[in-house]
Amino acid sequence: MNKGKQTVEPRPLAVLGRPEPNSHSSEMHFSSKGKELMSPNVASNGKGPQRVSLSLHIKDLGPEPCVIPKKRVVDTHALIIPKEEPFTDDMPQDEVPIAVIHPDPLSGKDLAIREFSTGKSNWQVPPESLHADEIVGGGASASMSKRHTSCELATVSNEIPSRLEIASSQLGEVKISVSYNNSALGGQKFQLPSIDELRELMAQRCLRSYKLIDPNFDVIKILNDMCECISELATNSSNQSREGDVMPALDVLKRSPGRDALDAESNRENGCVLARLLNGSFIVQPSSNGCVDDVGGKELVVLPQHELTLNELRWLHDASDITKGEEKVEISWVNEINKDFPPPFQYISENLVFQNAHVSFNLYGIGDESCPTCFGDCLLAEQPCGCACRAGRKFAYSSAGVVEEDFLGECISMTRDPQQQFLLYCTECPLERSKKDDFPEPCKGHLKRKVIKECWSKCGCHKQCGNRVVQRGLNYKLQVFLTPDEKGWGLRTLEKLPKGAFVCEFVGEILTISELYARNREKHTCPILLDAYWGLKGGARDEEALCLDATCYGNVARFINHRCFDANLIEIPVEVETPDLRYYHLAFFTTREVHALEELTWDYGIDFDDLDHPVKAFRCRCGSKFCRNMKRSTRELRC
Ligand SMILES: C[S@@+](CC[C@H](N)C(=O)[O-])C[C@H]1O[C@@H](n2cnc3c(N)ncnc32)[C@H](O)[C@@H]1O
Repeated sequence: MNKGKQTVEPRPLAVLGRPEPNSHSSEMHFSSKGKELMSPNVASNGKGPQRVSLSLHIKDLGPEPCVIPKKRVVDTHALIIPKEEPFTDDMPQDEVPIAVIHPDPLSGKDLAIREFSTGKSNWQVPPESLHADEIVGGGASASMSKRHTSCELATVSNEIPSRLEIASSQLGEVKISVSYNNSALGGQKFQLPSIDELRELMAQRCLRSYKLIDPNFDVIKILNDMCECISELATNSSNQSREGDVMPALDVLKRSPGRDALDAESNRENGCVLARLLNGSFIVQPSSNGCVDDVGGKELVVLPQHELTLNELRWLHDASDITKGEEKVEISWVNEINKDFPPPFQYISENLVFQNAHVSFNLYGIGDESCPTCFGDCLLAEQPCGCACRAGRKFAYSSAGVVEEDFLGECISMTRDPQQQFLLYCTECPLERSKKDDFPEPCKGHLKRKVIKECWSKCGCHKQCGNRVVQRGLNYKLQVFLTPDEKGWGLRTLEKLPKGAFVCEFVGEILTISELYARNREKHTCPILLDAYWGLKGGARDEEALCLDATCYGNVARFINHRCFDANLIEIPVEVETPDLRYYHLAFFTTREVHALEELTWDYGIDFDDLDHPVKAFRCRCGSKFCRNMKRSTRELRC
């Protein structure tokens, strides 16, 4: 039976002139319900980035499904850690360590970092001929040992006073090592605090001393700032080209390989509090029993070299804002599960036209007829403006900036309730035509849509008019995160969202269905049909049958996972600059109030029973009690 479930089966063909994403084994087939989403993740093609000279030191990044494995970037410089473990094969035997800045020895009795010097060598690649012990400055020369191997940097002896060392790498990695002289304590037991204890005490002191009233005050931020200052000063003094590479990425490192490296260190009871910055992020790793007395004979060694792909480097760089400044708000990403990076793609905040997609419409439909009635804030006008008239004489938005309850309710029930689903059928469906040009199958139906018509540039109203919501872009604090339930990456909100709130638009490349089919199926992440009008007009010409593909170019919506039936987001077509529904924006609004840290989901409209479809589906892990995929547990899942 034709339930309007449609699928797209792209034929594998080469795509020219575009970045090739990763290949991926999982695919899905999609419904319809007027919304089509046809391919899953990004995957690898083996054509990765070229070598770069930048280096980063994160340990042991295993292969992961969403990131291009490609050529690896071999870093040539490494952080320095206190030596304890024996050397292994993966440790470079002729490592050139990064520069180490030696501060003046601390002569006082406390643990505080008093001062440090930004030596000229910081951030610079030391000459190959220089060995670790040659690079180390003389400030605390007593602590520096002979060179045992190329990986050993210095020996911390019992005689040395408390001191501070700062090591840095080309990418803005900074390690701060604070050694504590137990004799300064007069023999008192010295037990390093946990990071939380340290944070709290520091916060109390800062609040007391500086009378801070900013509710966002955070000690870690201060430490990050301090590290950024170090980087800035060091960069200015030695290597201008590193400027801008420093970015706060605390979350990213929570479970990063870099963190693992420090975890290893923490077991060494080396008497040091280690602070590490990776592109500005900061981690303090106390050891359990840190007295200099215990440190005798321990040596600072170079971490094993680590390789990162260019994409991984990019992700680290963009950790605090994956939008790269394209949106009004920053969107961070975080992986608290493993060492994977998000799949590679180019962030765009507005749809881009690909080749033949026909989106330059005749604008007579708006403008003269409707715009003169738009003035100031159209929502406040006594008579609805022309734009509202086009959308049924009523604005879809309330004065609070959210979708009106009635309007939202109708959209939700049209999507969720199969009884009320209203499908429109094309006499000749572009989708079926693209699948089989010779003998296209009958149209399987497209969901009739309720559409929002926003005022726009040709209207006489103010940019802040209440009937302009989607076009003003993202407003809420969102975060991309690796889901704990094997759905891959997902999107969550970091703040409470009211019901009917605009979250984001689905942004990607606008292309025709034929162009989509011409793309290699493996490359599809999440194409969505813009099929709202097809059934209304009996069909659409090839160049007018459009869809959005966010595989290579997309926005944050490409991370939104599917949830059967009771998803907290719903997609609504929004007309902004075009007068008909050949092309429109697809915007996500909340179906209910959403709590901070809740994952954002929408119902892709997948028909999990459509096993005839050749495109592989994914095993749904939405967790909804209405999950449509549950019946499939006994069947062969093709993912
Ligand atoms: C539009 S992408 C969403 C972002 C994706 N999770 C990622 O890591 O890039 C769609 C893909 O996410 C995964 N996915 C989405 N919803 C899912 C669900 N409910 N259960 C399992 N996997 C899901 C599937 O692999 C699907 O092909």
